Amino acid sequence: MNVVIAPSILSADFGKLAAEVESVVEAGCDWIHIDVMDGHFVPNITMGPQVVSVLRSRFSCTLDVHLMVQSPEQVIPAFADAGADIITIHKEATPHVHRALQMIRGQGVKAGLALNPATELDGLTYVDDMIDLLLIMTVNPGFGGQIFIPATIEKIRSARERLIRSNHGDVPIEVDGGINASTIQRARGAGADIFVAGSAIFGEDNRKAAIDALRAAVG
Ligand SMILES: O=C(CO)[C@H](O)[C@H](O)COP(=O)(O)O
Repeated sequence: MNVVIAPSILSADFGKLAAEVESVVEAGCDWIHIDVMDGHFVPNITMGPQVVSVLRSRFSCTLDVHLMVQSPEQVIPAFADAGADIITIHKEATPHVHRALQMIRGQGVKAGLALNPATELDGLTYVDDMIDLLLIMTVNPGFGGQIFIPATIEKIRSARERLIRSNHGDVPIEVDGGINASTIQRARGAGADIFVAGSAIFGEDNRKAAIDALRAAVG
C-alpha cells in the first residue's frame, strides 16, 4: 500500500481547529486523524462526535477516528452518524471486540483495531477477518509529543508476517505516536503503511515542509 500521512489534530491549536485542518489538507496530507479520549481508558479528555461532524461538513478527506474510550460500543453509532470514514477501537477497551467491529462495519464504516504497546498480537486471533486496519500504538495512548517506543518495530514486523500468514496481508498497518522523519523510516521498513503524526506536523509552522519531510524519509 502507498504511504498514508495522517496528521493527528490532537497537536493542533484547538482555538482555530478548522484553519489548522485546512493547513494540512492544503499541504497534501492523506487523512485526518481524530483522537477521541474519555478520561477513563486514557487519562485525558479530548473531543466528541460534534468535532467529527463539523470537520465532515467542511472537508472531504478521509476522517480516521481513533476511539481511546472504554466500552466503545456505546459511542460507535454517534461517530458513524457524524461522518467518520474509519473508526478504530482498542482491543483493551472492551470484552466485546468482535461485536464492536461488527457494529462499525454494520454502519458502513471501515473498522480498525488498535493494540497498546504491551498488548500481544494474539489479540488479532478470531478477528483478523473483521478489520480494515490494524493500529499498532508506538507510544502509550493518551498524550501527544511522546517518544517512540523502539520495541514496537519488532511488533510491526511480526504483525505484518502474521497478517500475511493468515491471508490478510492486504490489511494496512497504522502506527501512532512519536512518528518523525527518523522513526517513520524504521516503521515503514518493518511493514507499516499509515503514519499518524501530531507534533512532527502541527509543531512546525510550515506544514507542507513537515509533510514532505515525512514522505521523503520513506520515498
Ligand atoms: O494517539 C495519540 C496519543 O494517544 C496521538 O495521535 C499521538 O501521540 C500523535 O502525537 P505525536 O505524533 O505527537 O506523538
